[in-house]
Amino acid sequence: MATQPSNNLILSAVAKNLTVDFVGRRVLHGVHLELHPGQLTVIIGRSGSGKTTLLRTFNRLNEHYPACASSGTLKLHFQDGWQDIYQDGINLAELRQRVGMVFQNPTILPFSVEKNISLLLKLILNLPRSELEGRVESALRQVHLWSEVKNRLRTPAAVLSGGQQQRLCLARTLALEPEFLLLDEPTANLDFRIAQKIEELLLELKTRCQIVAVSHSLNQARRLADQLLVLKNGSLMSTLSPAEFQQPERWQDLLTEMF
Ligand SMILES: Nc1ncnc2c1ncn2[C@@H]1O[C@H](COP(=O)(O)OP(=O)(O)OP(=O)(O)O)[C@@H](O)[C@H]1O
Repeated sequence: MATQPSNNLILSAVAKNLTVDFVGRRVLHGVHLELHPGQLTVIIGRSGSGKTTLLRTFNRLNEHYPACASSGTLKLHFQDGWQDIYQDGINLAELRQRVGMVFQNPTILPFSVEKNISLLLKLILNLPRSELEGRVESALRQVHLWSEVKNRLRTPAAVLSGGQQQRLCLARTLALEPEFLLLDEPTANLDFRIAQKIEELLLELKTRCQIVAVSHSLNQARRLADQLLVLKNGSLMSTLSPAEFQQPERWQDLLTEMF
């Protein structure tokens, strides 16, 4: 799946002129951006500004919707080299395994807690039965869910609470060991204590996979981001480093511009 490696080794993703239309209406306007290895990027902006749409460009999920048209280029640096993910002939199933996504609303499968994770490990990674149990436990421990579900692994996942389902979805994605991780409001359904633990997990994970997260919490964005992308009406208004967005006056300007 890899193309020729780029000379630019300090980047892990480069987007040029990314544009997305839904039913003839432009919702993302020519976005240019760069991601850097080991840096967690957070996208912020008003509701409807195009945050989720931008996130979905990284695994070409917008095209899943009817009457969606995307253009521009997006090159991602995978372990085996650079890949222009909008070129023809890309294997989308493989792309979406390497670029994992956790959605704003939990998308559990109609199976048990355990099978929500093990099924994909079997189907996608072709893991033998002997490895499944350990992988399931490890993924559930990472997201601090193991102690809550270890005695009901065979229970339908649908009976878990919203916050537990959210962590199960994250565990399922992490179990597949993605190289890029897209998170849409990763802590929206979680109580403060668990949200804090998930934030700690993300800070640890960012050295192992490239994370891009959407957040509605400006405080969370300030805590997590190594790079902040500010969207307004589908355009990338600012790309800020911590040195910029941690300054109180710059932050105030930003809030005024955004809202
Ligand atoms: N599948 C789709 N079909 C048609 N329009 C869509 C689709 N997905 C998004 N849009 C439109 O694109 C625009 C941006 O939506 P998007 O979900 O990316 O915004 P957002 O910033 O993530 O919003 P929120 O913060 O409310 O989740 C909206 O006007 C939305 O109605």
